[in-house]
Parts: sequence; structure tokens; C-alpha cells
Amino acid sequence: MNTQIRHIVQNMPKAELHIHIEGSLEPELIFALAQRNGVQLAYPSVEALRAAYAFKDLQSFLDIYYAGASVLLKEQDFYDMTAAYLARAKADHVRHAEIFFDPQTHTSRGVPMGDVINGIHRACADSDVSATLILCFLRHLSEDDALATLEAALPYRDKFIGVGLDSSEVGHPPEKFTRVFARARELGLHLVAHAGEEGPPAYIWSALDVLHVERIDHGVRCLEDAELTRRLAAEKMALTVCPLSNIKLRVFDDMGQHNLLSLLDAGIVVTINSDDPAYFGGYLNENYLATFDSLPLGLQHAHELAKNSFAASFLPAEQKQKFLDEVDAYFSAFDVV
Ligand SMILES: Nc1ncnc2[nH]cnc12
Ligand SMILES: [Zn+2]
Repeated sequence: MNTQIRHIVQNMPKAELHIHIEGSLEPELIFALAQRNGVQLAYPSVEALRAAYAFKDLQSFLDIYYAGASVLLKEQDFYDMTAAYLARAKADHVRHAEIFFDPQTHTSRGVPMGDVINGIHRACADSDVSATLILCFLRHLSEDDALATLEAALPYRDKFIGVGLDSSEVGHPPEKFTRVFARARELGLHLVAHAGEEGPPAYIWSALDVLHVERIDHGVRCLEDAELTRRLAAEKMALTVCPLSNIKLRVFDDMGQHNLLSLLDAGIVVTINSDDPAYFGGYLNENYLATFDSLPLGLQHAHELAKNSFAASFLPAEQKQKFLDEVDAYFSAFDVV
């Protein structure tokens, strides 16, 4: 990638639609919060903890990810974590972020739901990056647990815009959560789900047809099913792809093997996201740069990806159009519109 494209990609306005806020906890902040809260960590130092970030698959990551989140106890901890992420997002020219949080990871440790949601939301309100919250259900737990979590979050309904589905995918198909997604839909919440990261295309089909999601998180295995690929393109069903995550969790062997360009060529609305930036070696711009460095992507693709990131967001139409116009104005300076 030449330096001009590099500069353009880094500075273009963009949205981030797939970021787990607990996945932005840097080792330094984990240690600082552990000290503040008197939590004993299994690692002697920041370096030792960071050295443990060598993953062989999703589960090996999740085991460390949940351990890292154990330092989050107070409302202020959730605020500090979110404020740190939003500062990094702003530096990457993120104009809007839709942020996942995993309440069950915290309520199961006795942290009040209100402290989780209010801490994250307060940091979003204090940031000049537009940010909204998506409550994720942990799919390795039961649907009853998800239903109870949704009910416990309802007093804070004005502070989150949607629900998602994350954690261990294989063996926990979307249809396991039919009732809780139907309940969330009744409540007017947006619906998304991780599907087709490690799970098969069948999981993407049921996220669409059983859960009725409006976006697919990851979804990179869709290309194994030509009919599904055609459907995603025809319906403009966006994928929130996380390139560095897919390499670190061995979904692809290296970035040169990533199928992001094939997804774009199939006409799918692809977005680039960081997933768990503190664990996967990069925030949003590093994900763009790593992808553009390894795949034959050019300015047209940068323009398309930036527009997709806002088009696939849950922003109100007027705000969405304002950001789309901002992207076009930005690229008009480079004869790419
Ligand atoms: N990439 C991922 N897949 C599933 N669950 C997650 N939780 C945090 N990151 C995740
Ligand atoms: Zn994810």
C-alpha cells in the first residue's frame, strides 16, 4: 500500500460496529484496576499478561478475556475502560461506534447491572465520538440466563439500542436464543449476532431466519455457501468483519488469505472492525492498514468500506446521511466519488 493510500485510510471518517468494550482493556489498565480493586491476577506483570495473548482458537482467547474482565467491579471502572477506548477511537477518526458489552460476565460476579451500563454509558456521553451500546448475551450460557439478563437491563432500556450474541459459537447455534431475541424485537431493540466466525454457514442462515438479525457479526464463512452469499448481497445484509481478530484466532492463517476482498467482490456490504483491540494487536486503523497492506485494495475500496461502516449502522437516517456526505466530501478531494 502506498503512503498516500495509507494516509487517506487512516484519516478518513469511519464508524466501528463490532467492538467488545471488555476487549479494549489493555494489560496496563487491567493491572491498574486490579490494584485499585485489590484483585489478585494470575500474571506477575503486564509483560507476562501480554505474552499470554497467543491464541489457537476462539475459546483459548475467551478464557483469558473473561479473566481480564474480572478486575471490573465499580461503575468508575467501566467508565475508565470505555473512556480509554473512545480516546483511541477518536484518534483513528472514528465518528461513530456501536459498542458491545457482556453484562453476564459482570453480574455473575455480583456487579450490579446499573454499574455496568451506567459506567459505560456515562463515558459515551462524555465523549465527542458518537457512541451507542449493544447488550450481548453469552451463548455458552442458557437462554433462560439471557432472558433474565434482558429483564434485569430493562430499567436501563434508554441506555442501549440493541442486543447481540457472542462468546463460544460452535455448539451454541443462534436458534438456542429464539425466545430472547423475539422478546428483544418486541421491545424495539436492534438485533445482531456473531455467526460464521468459527460456526458454519447454517448458523448465519438461522441468525437471519430464526433470530431476524439486522447485521451479521463476522460472517466470513458465508462464502462456503453460494446461495447464502447471494442472499447477503441481495439483501444488503452487512457483515462486521474483524480482520486482525480472524488472524489471531486462526480463522485465516495469515492476512493474505483473508477473504475480505472476495466478500466485497461478491457484492456484500463489508465493514472493517477491531473486535477486541487490546487482545488482537490493533484498534480500528491498524485493522484497515493490516488489510490494505496484505490485499490488493485501493482507494475505491477505502471509500466503499468507509461508507459501508455508516450505512450499516443503526444511526437515525438524518445523522447517517450527514456522515455519508462527510465521507463523500472527504474522498472528493482524491477524485474518488
Ligand atoms: N470474536 C469474538 N467472538 C465471539 N465472542 C466474543 N467475545 C469477544 N470477542 C468475541
Ligand atoms: Zn466479536
